Amino acid sequence: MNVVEVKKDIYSVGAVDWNVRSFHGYSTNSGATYNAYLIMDEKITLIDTVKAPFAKELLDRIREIVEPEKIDYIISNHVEMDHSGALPQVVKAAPNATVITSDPNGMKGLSAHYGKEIKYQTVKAGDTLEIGKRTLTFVATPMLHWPDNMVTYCPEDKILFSNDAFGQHYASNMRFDTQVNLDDVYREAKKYYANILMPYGAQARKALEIVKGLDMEVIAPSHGVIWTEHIGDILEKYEEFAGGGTKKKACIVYDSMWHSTEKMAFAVVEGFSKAGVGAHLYDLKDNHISDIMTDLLDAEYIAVGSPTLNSQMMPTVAGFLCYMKGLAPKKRKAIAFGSYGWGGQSIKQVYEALEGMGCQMLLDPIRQMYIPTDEDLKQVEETITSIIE
Ligand SMILES: Cc1cc2nc3c(=O)[nH]c(=O)nc-3n(C[C@H](O)[C@H](O)[C@H](O)COP(=O)(O)O)c2cc1C
Repeated sequence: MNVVEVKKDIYSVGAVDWNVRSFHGYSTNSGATYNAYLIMDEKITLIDTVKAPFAKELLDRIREIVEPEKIDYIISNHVEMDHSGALPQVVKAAPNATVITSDPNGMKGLSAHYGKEIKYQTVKAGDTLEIGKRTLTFVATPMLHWPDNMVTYCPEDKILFSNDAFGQHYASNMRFDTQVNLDDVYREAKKYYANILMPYGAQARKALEIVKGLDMEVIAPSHGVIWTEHIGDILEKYEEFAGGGTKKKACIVYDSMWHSTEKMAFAVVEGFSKAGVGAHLYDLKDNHISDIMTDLLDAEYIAVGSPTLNSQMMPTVAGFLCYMKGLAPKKRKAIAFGSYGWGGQSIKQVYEALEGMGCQMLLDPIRQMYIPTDEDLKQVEETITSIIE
């Protein structure tokens, strides 16, 4: 990533992680960036750092502008290591710097990660920091997505350093929304929301109200591209994501050892098709759970199928349901199905897992002993079509 001037005397100095394909288990097929911003004012201020392995890159980029030892403040908007991992190395290179973090959770988090010896200063919502021509204001965004989260606003430049909010795991040598394929970026922004922020819709809606009240020419997130000309569009998308509304579409998710449950999954898709409802089929052997959740973010229906394996559902299905439960999508209409040999416990387990996360179960579990005949499959198809309103 080149050093790029975002606004006069404000530079993007972060790093591109082109090859990362798993970000704590979330599949990052488009890579990622860890954005950090340097403000050259009377008090030189760095906003966030990068993942630890990119510390040298960050410091080298800072050196293109100023010697790191001249940095006065390092603002840590979020404790998580993709933004703070380089902190120990940056603090070493900038021994006079004070690390600004939220009170109390930023302080708790940073000191647990990096010790208490660093020079910290805590801030609360609404606190300001004079750095010369600019006065930075801190806006608390707790649980978006950790308790410590905050964002930093600079009214003089009308720039919001939004940390994880409005970010996307999207590697690019271009820094601005005007320079990239926006469809790709919006897809990654949706994936980011679905997999990181979905459980915190209420907090996201509250934060959006505050953010919308700010006069903004630039939103500079800590991942992906910087929003300039499409601020209205990304805010609108976030309203949609956080609103929790669904579209008439279905996600059919399954695993299968010998294809019987798979045949049922295809019949479920046909049932939705005949009812005029779009459906996507996801074999858990071939699809990543983080991609499925992106589709499920705004899907009205979910159907989950598993054969019985040693009295259990398939581990892949259990993994998906565990992940889905954590992300807590609200009020999906759900169906459980699967093939079995003798006990058939898996289908009830899937049903109970979906019901347990608040799904509206549309049907009793659809159970198939061993291999479904054409007649059985037709029956599944017709049953699905008949229950779609
Ligand atoms: C290793 C193994 C263990 C199984 N354990 C059970 C079981 O505990 N209870 C049961 O009802 N069926 C059990 N079955 C039977 C399968 O559930 C049955 O073959 C089913 O039709 C497989 O569906 P699939 O083709 O979608 O994989 C087992 C099958 C295998 C291969």
